Amino acid sequence: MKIIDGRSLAKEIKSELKRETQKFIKQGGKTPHLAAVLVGDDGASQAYVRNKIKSCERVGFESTLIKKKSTIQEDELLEIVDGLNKNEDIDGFIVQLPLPDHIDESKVTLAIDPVKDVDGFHPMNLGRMVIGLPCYIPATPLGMITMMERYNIKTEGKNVVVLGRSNIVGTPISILLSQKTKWGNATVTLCHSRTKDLVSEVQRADIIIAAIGIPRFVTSDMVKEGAVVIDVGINRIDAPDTKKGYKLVGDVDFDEVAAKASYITPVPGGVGQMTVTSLLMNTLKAARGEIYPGG
Ligand SMILES: Nc1nc(=O)c2c([nH]1)NC[C@@H]1CN(c3ccc(C(=O)N[C@@H](CCC(=O)O)C(=O)O)cc3)C=[N+]21
Repeated sequence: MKIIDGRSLAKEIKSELKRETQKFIKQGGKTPHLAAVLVGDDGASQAYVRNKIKSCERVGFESTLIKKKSTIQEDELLEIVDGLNKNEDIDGFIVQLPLPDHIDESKVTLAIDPVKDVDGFHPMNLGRMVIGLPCYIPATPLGMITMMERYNIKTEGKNVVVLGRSNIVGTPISILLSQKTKWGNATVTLCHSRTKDLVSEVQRADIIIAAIGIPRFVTSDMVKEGAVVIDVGINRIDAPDTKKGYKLVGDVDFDEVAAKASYITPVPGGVGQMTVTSLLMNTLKAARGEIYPGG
């Protein structure tokens, strides 16, 4: 069994990005600039956004954090989005999800200029992804693909089982892995709450992608000997004996599944780290005008 070390891979990719960024600036390019909008004071969202901003500094990007109270009205948030769309100094931006209940997330997502949508959540980018046009690939799926590429994990002809059908993880990763590309050509089964015999679906998998948001859902009896296990879940569970009072666990019962898997990603230090580097990759692409030349 091999642990996929997201932290060291992320470090490696960040130093590559730093070099590429310096080269781009030397050639007369502008310093890439990412903005993040954070609404409310959810602890997990704050931690993720903090990681994103800190990582920008590491690779030599500019970053702007816009923090708003959870009582912000939808129209005020839409005005912020509009301002970022028009701000020529900002190459890309994200509005951290989830948003408070009184704000329509899809309305906000649709308001983001696809050219600056480094999250890849806008239907323009998702649609372009589906038909194989240049686009921003959502950060978490891009992170998983990068991870598998760098660890030389082949997907061609493999049975992949994805658990969870969210717009930002399960659905896009299942499309990407089925495509006729160097990271695709897999046979993908997308499982969800209405799947009939989920356990036997997972048991057939050469590659398992767990993205359902249920702590330690995938247990060793569900895993075929030698399977590759990618854990997207980040769940905070109570741990009164720790300083923070909680600990992070994935959607996979790591200790028991690790014994059966050929490769497994830890939580933390796995996919989450790669999500951040993918966002930086997309931001550099935005600054270079690689996806939408001439924007
Ligand atoms: N508009 C938008 N874009 C996103 O990309 C987005 C989002 N909303 N909402 C929530 C999810 C989740 N997400 C993560 C980012 C970093 C870590 C990360 O850095 N994880 C660390 C641990 C973080 C910790 O200590 O809490 C790790 O796994 O090692 C995790 C998860 C981005 N998301």
